[in-house]
Amino acid sequence: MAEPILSFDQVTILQEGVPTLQNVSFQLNPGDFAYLVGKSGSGKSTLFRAIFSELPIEIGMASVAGFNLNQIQKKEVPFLRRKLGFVFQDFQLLTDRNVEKNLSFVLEATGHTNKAEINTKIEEVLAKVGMSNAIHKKIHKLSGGEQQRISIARALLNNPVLILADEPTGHLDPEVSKEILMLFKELNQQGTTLLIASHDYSTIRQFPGRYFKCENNTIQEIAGV
Ligand SMILES: Nc1ncnc2c1ncn2[C@@H]1O[C@H](COP(=O)(O)OP(=O)(O)OP(=O)(O)O)[C@@H](O)[C@H]1O
Repeated sequence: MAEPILSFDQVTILQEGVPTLQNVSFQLNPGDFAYLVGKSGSGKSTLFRAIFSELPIEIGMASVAGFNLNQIQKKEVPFLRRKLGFVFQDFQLLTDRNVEKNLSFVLEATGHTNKAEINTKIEEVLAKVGMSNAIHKKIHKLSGGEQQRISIARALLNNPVLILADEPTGHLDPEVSKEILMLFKELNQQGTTLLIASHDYSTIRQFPGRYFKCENNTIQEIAGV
């Protein structure tokens, strides 16, 4: 069996000295398609912040993408984050720039300088999300669903070992939400591992995966939602 991409073993996460999540133990394996569900305030964002090392792990053992979160140095954190892809509810794109600029910006910020390579990479990720024709369009001219596709393309740029999506359909109507989940499934079938925080149960039920529930200050794997 391949090494897990994420492994939490009896982890407690403190925020301002108060345990927000306690005794969390779970693993994600390469190729998993996993959901994180739970009410607002149950700790989904807290878990994500721990995964990308914004919150320290002081109790229990945790590793993500080959980094030991108990011992990670501040200077290593950007390298951990480069192995992760992030997708947000509100897309977090540069709305007054075009698609190409939104994507080249990320590659340039992570040390890519070869223009031909940058272009190839951009074409590749846009093809994956079905948005090749939008390369020169300004973000604010795109629909919500199209903007979310661009944000997924951005998340794919550095070939992440894990995509973390935080309420990715929160601002989308049911039909478009379904299309976004369908895209996630396709990417998963091509080998991408995903952890999707969502309370959009009617959509996620149509695209089954593993389910982890945040409840009572901890996280448990459940059979379905
Ligand atoms: N900076 C902080 N300091 C102390 N407690 C915090 C902090 N941020 C969040 N919390 C608490 O941690 C708990 C979990 O919050 P979290 O934001 O992780 O929930 P969530 O499931 O992501 O909710 P939502 O879906 O509304 O974002 C809440 O009780 C919240 O009040």
